[in-house]
Amino acid sequence: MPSMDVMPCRERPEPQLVLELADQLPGLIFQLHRSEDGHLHFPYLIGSGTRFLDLDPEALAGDARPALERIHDEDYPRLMAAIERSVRWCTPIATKFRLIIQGGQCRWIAVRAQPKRIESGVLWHGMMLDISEQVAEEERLRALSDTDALTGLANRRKLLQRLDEEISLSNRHATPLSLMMLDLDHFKAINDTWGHLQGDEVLASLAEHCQALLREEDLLARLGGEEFALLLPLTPRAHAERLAERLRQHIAAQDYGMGDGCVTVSIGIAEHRVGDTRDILMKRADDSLYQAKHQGRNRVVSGH
Ligand SMILES: Nc1nc2c(ncn2[C@@H]2O[C@H](COP(=O)(O)OP(=O)(O)OP(=O)(O)O)[C@@H](O)[C@H]2O)c(=O)[nH]1
Repeated sequence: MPSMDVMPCRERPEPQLVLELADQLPGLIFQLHRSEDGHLHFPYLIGSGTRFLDLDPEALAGDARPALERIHDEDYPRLMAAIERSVRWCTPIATKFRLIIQGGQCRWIAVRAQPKRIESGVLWHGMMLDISEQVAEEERLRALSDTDALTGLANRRKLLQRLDEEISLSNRHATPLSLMMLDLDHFKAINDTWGHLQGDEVLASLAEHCQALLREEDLLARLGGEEFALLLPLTPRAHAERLAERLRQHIAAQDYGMGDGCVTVSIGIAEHRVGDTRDILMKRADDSLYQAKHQGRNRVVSGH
């Protein structure tokens, strides 16, 4: 006869109220037991989550594996590490993971559980909540805060963040990295002649045209106004120069509703040098752009 602590729910005379309350939870409450040999099982598991997450309390009372096997591969090691930490330091488990449900869909689950040492091992009392809707909303907001509303490109914030990551990779692995600054030529005149709305359309279609020539890992961002930046991981300067020339010609060849050649860009290029900070790399690309403007616009200048 197991102690009352780890007695399966079906053998417990729970008050009706507890069962009704648990049934209103968008998740479940549980006990998780880990014996000294590491075997995990859920002696107690109730709540509406057992139904919509398709968890069978009877089977899981003897063995947690049918549930653990449905945890997303990317989250499994983190969850197991959280359990191990909790065993070792007697600290609560507080993490989230994806559980695969019928049809291969994933649900995000937040778990909080307090451990207690008992004679037969460790026993957690805890709760799991389905937080899929909150996670989707957070992702939507994150995407919004990284995106330029007019063009749908990454914004300056996103570019700076990726630049830091790519510079760190380039420094660590000595891999090439190039940065381009692109600025529309005489854009004020386009706005003045054709109107601000037409100007907006130029910016949006230019973004679309450029994007079509890029690789997935390249990051094109709108820095503001008529200025764009293009981050090119694993790209040495010579390749960036060829791409810049292709972009320049492609942009000048489009019509934009104003006739060919009305919209041109000047492009400055800098290749990352080991030890360059983000600001230095941006400054070097900006200097090249300045020279491209100074030398007459509609051209590419690559810094050495
Ligand atoms: N339509 C539109 N215009 C913008 C936007 N942001 C900035 N601008 C305009 O872009 C123009 C930039 O003008 P300038 O900085 O003088 O540069 P430019 O006329 O392109 O000249 P150069 O860069 O020297 O070739 C200004 O008229 C701004 O009002 C935008 O979101 N939409």
